[in-house]
Amino acid sequence: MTDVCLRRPLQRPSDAAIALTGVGKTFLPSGSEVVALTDIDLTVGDGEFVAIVGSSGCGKSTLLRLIAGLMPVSTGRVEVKGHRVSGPDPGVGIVFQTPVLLPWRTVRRNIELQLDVRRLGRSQHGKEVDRLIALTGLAGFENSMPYELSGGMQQRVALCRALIHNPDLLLMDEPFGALDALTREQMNAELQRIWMETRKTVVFITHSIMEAAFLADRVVVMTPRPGKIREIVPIDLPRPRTFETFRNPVFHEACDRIRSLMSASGLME
Ligand SMILES: Nc1ncnc2c1ncn2[C@@H]1O[C@H](COP(=O)(O)OP(=O)(O)OP(=O)(O)O)[C@@H](O)[C@H]1O
Repeated sequence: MTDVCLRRPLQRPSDAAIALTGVGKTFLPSGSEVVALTDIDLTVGDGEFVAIVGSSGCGKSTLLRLIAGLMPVSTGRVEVKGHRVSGPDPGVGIVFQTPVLLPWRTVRRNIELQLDVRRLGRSQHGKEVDRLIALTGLAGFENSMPYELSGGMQQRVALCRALIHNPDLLLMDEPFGALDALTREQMNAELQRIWMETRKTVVFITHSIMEAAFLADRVVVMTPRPGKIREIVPIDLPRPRTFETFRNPVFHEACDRIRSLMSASGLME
């Protein structure tokens, strides 16, 4: 395979795909304050793949929801493509931890749900549905019902559904956490292939240090709650990353750095 280096210079906040400035989020469940995030400054370049790691409850999902416009910030500012986020943006695709498919719809109709919700014609996008189904290895299962699919296949359907409207930005919240190790590796390889083909901006949450280092251009390590950015680790490895990557000393150094940052934060006792 050819080594294609996709390293790019970091962009200024003004021309970044995502720019978070002084972002904080505080919840008030039953009157008591929970500070989930504080002082988050982060820019993500156009077409960049950024992974976020941190302990359970440090605010990763909250951060993703703020970027997606699914909830308002308590402090600071979130911008996507130079526009302040004030609600859900049609140019964003989201994949959650569980695939959340409609059990009465076939694979194809679950993917088309995104088109229905956005009032985009199914017939105009038929070829794109076919292309994504082929790209994610679901060919032959178009008419299967969700209960007939494995967990990995269901997550592939969710990935197709997040991509069908061709979003510029893909937000993924621990999408492969429930999969077995082998399926997870396959999904990582597929995601990398899709990303290299489409060059979407991706923000990817994971609990796996190796998954983060394998997929991302940069890995954001967060502190325990209230979540702050502890350090951003650049992953200076060529693409496509393959099984050989796991033997690369640069990969091991990056994983060690992320691990030591997490240990120093008391995340890995
Ligand atoms: N809607 C909400 N109402 C009240 N508190 C919330 C809400 N959403 C999140 N929290 C709190 O904010 C903190 C961060 O939660 P969040 O789900 O973002 O963490 P996380 O890092 O994604 O965790 P995990 O890795 O376990 O998924 C937690 O203490 C959680 O209880």
